[in-house]
Amino acid sequence: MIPVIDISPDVDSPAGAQVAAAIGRACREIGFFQVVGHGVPAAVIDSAYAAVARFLAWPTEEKARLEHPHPFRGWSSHRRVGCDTDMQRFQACAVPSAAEAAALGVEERYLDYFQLCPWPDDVAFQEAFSAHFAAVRAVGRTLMSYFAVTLGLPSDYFAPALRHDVSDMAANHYHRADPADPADPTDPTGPADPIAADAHPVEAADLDTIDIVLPEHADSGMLTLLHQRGDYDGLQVRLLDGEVLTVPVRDDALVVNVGLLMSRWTNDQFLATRHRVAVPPRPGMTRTSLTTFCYPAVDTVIEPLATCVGADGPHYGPVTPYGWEAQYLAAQAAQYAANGELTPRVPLAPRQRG
Ligand SMILES: O=C(O)CCC(=O)C(=O)O
Ligand SMILES: [Fe+2]
Repeated sequence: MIPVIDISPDVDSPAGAQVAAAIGRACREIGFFQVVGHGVPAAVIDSAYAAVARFLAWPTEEKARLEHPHPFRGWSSHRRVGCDTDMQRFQACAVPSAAEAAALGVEERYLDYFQLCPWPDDVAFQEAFSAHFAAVRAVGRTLMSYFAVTLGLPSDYFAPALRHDVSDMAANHYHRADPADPADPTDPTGPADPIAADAHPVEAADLDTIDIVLPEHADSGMLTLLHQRGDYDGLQVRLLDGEVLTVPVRDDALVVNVGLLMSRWTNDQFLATRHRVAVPPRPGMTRTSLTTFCYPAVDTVIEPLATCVGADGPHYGPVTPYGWEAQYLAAQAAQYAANGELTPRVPLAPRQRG
């Protein structure tokens, strides 16, 4: 079972200490949990879903104007070979341009991290998306204070690193085509990914993952907070013993998972558990997730915390989000290419950094 934890107590209260202990157990044993009592108003969440639905209904050519060479920015559409389910994604960063980063005092040598985020020409979309993003990032900061406590640190330990966070937010939308429905906007035989289809014939796909639309992966950042809605429970978590758990949809909850940067920071005490999204069980079904990937400031030096290093020493050297992004993207692109898993319309082409 994925635990459900009420985070409404103050982190520095006696009840908060119990919450920190429960979060610590979940991070060390599963790497996934759900939080309730998070304080994000339902109206903020509803407005973000409404804005995303409005945007998804745009003609493909209009959305395609928001494609971006960076895989974590703008709009993209993916379909795995042999799979009748599409995934569309729109993603933006908390610091949306190099100019804004410079204004925050980010050093010149890090500015190429900040690629311009293309936004739909819909002010209400940007407002609703950004309001949800800001509210969930605040929950992320609260969770980091619980993380600090369970790691034996003062609750505000991570606060300086979170002041100019470079978190991302993605809206992910999964839709299974319904060939029997003439009004279905998806053509399952359409040319969404002709290049990848040539490069990775369906026989190359891992049969175990044929019903998976988003392949198994660990997230890159510190922690991910996800709200999910839809016709089916699509998010699946791969435990270390191989067992797969489904994360039930709960409208009052945010799903939380540990990312690889936090796993490094805790010297592998916290598990960056792999997860994936299943194809809807029936044609015509959809699912949407609003997913916030929390990162610290771009120049934060992340190395195993002294409280987490045991007799075997640190498992990792220092890394910044700046250097880490290129490493993560290269590894992910290699995984997807080797397995013929994801068929990105925009090539995954990380910039090389020294
Ligand atoms: O949409 C989901 O439920 C999961 C998305 C996800 O794992 C990701 O975007 O990293
Ligand atoms: Fe993920």
